[in-house]
Amino acid sequence: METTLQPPKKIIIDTDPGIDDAMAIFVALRSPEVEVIGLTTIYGNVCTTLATRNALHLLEVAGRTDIPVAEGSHVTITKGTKLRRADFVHGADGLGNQNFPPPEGKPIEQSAAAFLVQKANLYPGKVTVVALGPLTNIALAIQLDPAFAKNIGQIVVLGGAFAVNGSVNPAAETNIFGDPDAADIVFTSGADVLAVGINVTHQVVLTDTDRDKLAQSGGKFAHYLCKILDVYFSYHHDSYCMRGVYLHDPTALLAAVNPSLITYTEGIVRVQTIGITRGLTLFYNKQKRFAEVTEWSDKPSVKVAVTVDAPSVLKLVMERLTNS
Ligand SMILES: O=c1[nH]cnc2c1ncn2[C@@H]1O[C@H](CO)[C@@H](O)[C@H]1O
Repeated sequence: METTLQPPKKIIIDTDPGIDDAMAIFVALRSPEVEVIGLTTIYGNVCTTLATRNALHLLEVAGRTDIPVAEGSHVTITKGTKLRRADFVHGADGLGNQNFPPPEGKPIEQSAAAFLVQKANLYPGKVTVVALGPLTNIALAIQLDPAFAKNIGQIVVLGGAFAVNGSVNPAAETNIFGDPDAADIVFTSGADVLAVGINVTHQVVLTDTDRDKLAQSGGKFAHYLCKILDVYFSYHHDSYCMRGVYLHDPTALLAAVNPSLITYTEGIVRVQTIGITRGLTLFYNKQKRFAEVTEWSDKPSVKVAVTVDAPSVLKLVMERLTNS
């Protein structure tokens, strides 16, 4: 990756750790191009309380307890409490059923949404949010501060299934399905949004051979991740018949670190919030001018990732985790 003389990009990772979240957080902490100024937590792979616990735990493993953790919402933007968990993907504890001891640290008093608003105001245009779970906290920040969408530098969303099947069901990708109303608020907010969907992240696979290399590397993060990766490998084997795992979260993180790893197109994204296609992300490429006003008319455009340099992403993940 090119070295630049610019100061590192400030990023906040909104996360539901999560095995691939743990990978993304570790890669971020080993990326000189970015400075992680906080983690905010959200339900998704686990409940929000467990996500906070895991975020604090991962920072303790990394020796980075200087980074604040702000706890996010326990309910969806419409106050929904029937949240879908994914213990079959990440283990009941979210980190491969390893029964790690509880963290010593505590989250800060501020809520995730308040933290996001404060940092966006403090460094206008300079903060990138990498959103790795359902988008409730980001939507709450938009509602809390009408200037948030303009003040935040970029929101990189790991989510959506653009012109491919979903991961929860044929229509919906997991994170968008987690809070479709929040996702629609974020996509139509006018912020600089880059969506990295599973149409892209499914191209980036860590194989069992790569896992063996991580195990043999002696890197601290690599060693930790090899302990928790088993559950994630089993899930991919059972669900997709593959001997490898998709690197969803690390791919989105690296797209934020180095945008030249992906290509994207621009258009308007709306999210279906009801019915059997709840959580569907529908991209309008603006090629046709419709005769009638539609639900996409006059909405701001967002960026949607189309291709990824998968070998480079995998190489960076491996390098940064083995040199840790
Ligand atoms: O089948 C699934 N159910 C729940 N979560 C999943 C599933 N497959 C992947 N992920 C998780 O959802 C995010 C990307 O869509 C990733 O965080 C991934 O670990």
